Amino acid sequence: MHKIKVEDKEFEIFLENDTINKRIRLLGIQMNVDYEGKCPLFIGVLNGSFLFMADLIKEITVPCEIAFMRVASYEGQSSSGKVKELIGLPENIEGRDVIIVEDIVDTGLTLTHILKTIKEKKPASVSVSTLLLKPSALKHKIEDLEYVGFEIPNEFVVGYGLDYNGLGRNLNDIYRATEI
Ligand SMILES: O=P(O)(O)OC[C@H]1O[C@H](OP(=O)(O)OP(=O)(O)O)[C@H](O)[C@@H]1O
Ligand code: HPA
Repeated sequence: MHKIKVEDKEFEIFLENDTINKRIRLLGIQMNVDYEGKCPLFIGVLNGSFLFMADLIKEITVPCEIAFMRVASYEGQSSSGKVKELIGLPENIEGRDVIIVEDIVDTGLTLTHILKTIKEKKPASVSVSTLLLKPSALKHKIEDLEYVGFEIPNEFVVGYGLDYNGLGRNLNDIYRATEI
């Protein structure tokens, strides 16, 4: 088993880049069908979503726009329970078909906050695309989760944009912690 160390923690290979990219291609096809004749606004949630957004957007063939926002709730491996908005929403949301792009939905706290602030700006529609979803970790009920790359167990993961204490975002594949 391919193992790596990020800071003080050991991780093992979980999802290889090829597997990730194949799944992203399928998500793109699904979005191209669903948004035919529209011009969706993709809003990436920084920092974690930057690689997913880059690979996903290359699969999109309908006209589209991209923006980013930045919130933070994690310290090390656990959610602080509070969402800090560090870069706010783009201005031009009213009447748009918005697709939120996340790397992971874990407790659902971050997304609940983002969905609330986006809906206040009266978009025509909102859907969510997340590369990873931990169904058994969800503490907030989330609707609008249309495009899920992989449902994964409640284990800490790193790589492909996801970090552990700021490290590991540059890894090409996704790894899971070998111990709690
Ligand atoms: O469902 P939740 O429990 O809220 O967790 C999901 C959020 O946690 C991570 O962000 P983080 O706050 O670590 O910021 P980052 O994207 O800069 O790593 C991730 O990118 C999601 O936005
Ligand atoms: O499992 C995770 N890994 C990295 N960042 C995260 N943010 C929420 N859950 C995770």
